Amino acid sequence: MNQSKEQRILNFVLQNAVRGDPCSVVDTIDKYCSQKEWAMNVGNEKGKILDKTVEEVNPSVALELGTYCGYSAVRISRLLKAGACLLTVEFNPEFAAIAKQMIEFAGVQDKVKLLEGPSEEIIPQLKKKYEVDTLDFVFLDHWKDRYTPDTILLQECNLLRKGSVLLADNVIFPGAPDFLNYVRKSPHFQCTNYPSHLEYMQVEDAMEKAVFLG
Ligand SMILES: O=C(NC/C=C/[C@H]1O[C@@H](n2cnc(C(F)(F)F)c2)[C@H](O)[C@@H]1O)c1cc([N+](=O)[O-])cc(O)c1O
Ligand SMILES: [Mg+2]
Repeated sequence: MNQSKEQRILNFVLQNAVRGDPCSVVDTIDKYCSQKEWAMNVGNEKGKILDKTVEEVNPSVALELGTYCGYSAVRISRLLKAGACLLTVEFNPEFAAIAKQMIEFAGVQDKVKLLEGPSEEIIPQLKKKYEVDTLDFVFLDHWKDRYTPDTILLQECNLLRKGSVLLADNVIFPGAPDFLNYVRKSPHFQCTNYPSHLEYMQVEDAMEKAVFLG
C-alpha cells in the first residue's frame, strides 16, 4: 500500500527536523512542499501574516478549523503564552493521525488540543465539553464553503466576544467569496484584507481579518 503525500511530509519532518523545535518543523515542511510536493499548508509568506496576527491578539484560547498536517497548529502554538491553548479541528482521520504525530514531534502537544470531527458537530460542544468560554482568535483554513456557516455557528453558540479576531486563509485562491461578502457586509465585523500569494506558488491569494464587534 503506497504512502500518502501527507505521510511522506511527516516522514521528511521526522528525518530532517529537530525534535522539540517548532520552527524547524515549520521550515522543514516548507522545504519539502516547495521543493518536492506541493501541499495546502498556509506556508511561510501567509504564515508571517498569521504570526503577526497571533502576536497582536496574544490569545488565551484559539481555535483552528482545518488542521490538515498540523503546519499552522505548530506555527500558531509556538507563539502562545504559558497556559494558553489552541483547539484545532480536523475532519479526516488520516490527516488527524499525521497532525497528531507532527504536533508531538514539534513538542507543542501541551498547548494544542486536536479535535476530530465535523465543525458543525464540534463547535456546539466547545463550551460544555471543552470548557471554552469565548474564543480570542479563530483561524479558518478548512473547506472554503464552510467559512460562512461556521462563522454564523460561532456567533449562534456565543463563542465570540467583542474583539474576537477571525483570520481566514485563501479568500482569493481557491476563494471564499460568500465569506468575504458576509463579513464585509455585516455590521458585526470590522474587516481588513492582507494580499499575499498562494503557498509555494506565484498565484495571488489573500487573508482576511474580521474582528467581531459584539
Ligand atoms: O482546499 C483547501 N483547504 C481545505 C482544507 C481542508 C482541510 O480541513 C479539514 N477539515 C474539514 N472540515 C474541518 C472542520 F474543522 F470543519 F471540521 C476540517 C479537511 O479534512 C482538510 O484537512 C485549500 C486549497 C488550496 N489550493 O490551492 O487548492 C490552498 C489552500 O491553502 C487550502 O487551504
Ligand atoms: Mg489554506
